[in-house]
Amino acid sequence: MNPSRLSRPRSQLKAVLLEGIHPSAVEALQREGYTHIVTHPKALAGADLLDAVADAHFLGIRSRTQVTGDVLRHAPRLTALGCFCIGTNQVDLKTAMRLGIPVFNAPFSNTRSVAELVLAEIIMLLRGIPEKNAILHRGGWMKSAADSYEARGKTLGIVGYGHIGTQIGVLAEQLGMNVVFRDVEARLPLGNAREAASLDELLEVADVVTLHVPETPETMNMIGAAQLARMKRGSHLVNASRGTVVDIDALAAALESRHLHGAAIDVFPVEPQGNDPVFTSALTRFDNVLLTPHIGGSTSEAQVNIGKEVAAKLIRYSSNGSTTSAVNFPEVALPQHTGRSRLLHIHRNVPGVLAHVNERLSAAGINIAAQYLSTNEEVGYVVIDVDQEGSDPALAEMCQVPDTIRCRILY
Ligand SMILES: NC(=O)C1=CN([C@@H]2O[C@H](COP(=O)(O)OP(=O)(O)OC[C@H]3O[C@@H](n4cnc5c(N)ncnc54)[C@H](O)[C@@H]3O)[C@@H](O)[C@H]2O)C=CC1
Ligand SMILES: O=C(O)C(=O)COP(=O)(O)O
Repeated sequence: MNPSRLSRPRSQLKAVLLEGIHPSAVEALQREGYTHIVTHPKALAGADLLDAVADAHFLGIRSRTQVTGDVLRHAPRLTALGCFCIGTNQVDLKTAMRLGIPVFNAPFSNTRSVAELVLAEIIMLLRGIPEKNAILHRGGWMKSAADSYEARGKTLGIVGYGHIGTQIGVLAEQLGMNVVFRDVEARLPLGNAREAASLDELLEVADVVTLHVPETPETMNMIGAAQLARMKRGSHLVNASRGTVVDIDALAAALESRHLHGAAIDVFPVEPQGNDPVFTSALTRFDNVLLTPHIGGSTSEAQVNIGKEVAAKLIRYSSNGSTTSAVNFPEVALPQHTGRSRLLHIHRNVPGVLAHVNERLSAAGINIAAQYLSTNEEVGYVVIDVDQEGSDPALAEMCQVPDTIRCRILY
């Protein structure tokens, strides 16, 4: 590896920000001297994405850009990847780790936005507003109290009781709803919320079921025909998590038979990408389904904060080496290195690498002022502070160590 490829002054490091990431990210990067920034309003895919990452040191995406192993292997200079959102399922995190690329996200900044949208949808669905609205747009006048209910006293079932699910539970209780939840982890019930004994029990008691789980192999189609059949007749389903969590054809069948009285769906198994904006779904034919184009987290407040938060994480890693809150990487929180040079060494976690690094530096007469190490089962991350005059020879030595994935010097 040629170490100089990864060791550049900030102004020469290129950041590529896709999917209309908020300008707050650009401002934060520029303030810290990262002035070489290319932005794009949409997601990229295929050859366009490969072109965009070919010489990028930082890549910023939201939920749409699919960063596969192949894309990562086409990005030899990529130093860190920022997901300016919560979900990281669109990234091949393991390959990124193996290539020495930490991935950061914004785990909290848009959660309130999703919670507010879902709360509004629960009220709209219980009143049958989507259908009444659609009929009125066509000149009809559906003034009726049939199948129209207050939220007060109804039961909300929350599947995935994490940052979003818990906030929805608290807000729903303010409306007088009873809250039951289900999670794979033990979670502290907030307010009067109650943990259901099983997903089946939750589905059987809830008037509205709302999903807030991540996309994982376990959550794939977790709401299919069998689960929909368990839901109460006349109940509603809300999904603002990931499109793969619900079997859309099964949902369409449950709506067709009027077993479910409505649904609000923000995320879809296939969402239009980049230059392919045509949306099709088996759900578009139902007046009683609220469809939104994956905008659960799309508020000004959330996007400003996400821009700042993820940019700060990229800057911190690039300028200081800290990997705190990386989702795929050994975490190290580092102090400032004023007056010293800091070297980063990412390696495969096999026995003897650290000893080898230290032996080489010692043999070259380079004094180590401070050293920090964190590992996971596959990758080790060593950060070494040396006196400034020793930095170039130290980098050259470290890059020779077998099982090195990346090494670079911070400016
Ligand atoms: N529609 C939109 O614009 C947005 C969608 N999201 C989606 O919402 C998801 C949830 O977000 P947060 O609440 O912030 O995440 P979180 O990580 O705080 O909570 C997720 C919860 O789901 C639980 N869980 C995981 N697998 C489960 C399973 N098989 N069964 C039951 N529970 C399970 C976890 O233990 C955790 O408590 C994100 O992963 C993302 O995919 C997030 C933000 C915006
Ligand atoms: O934060 C998330 O996981 C989301 O789904 C929001 O995605 P977006 O930034 O709106 O593409």
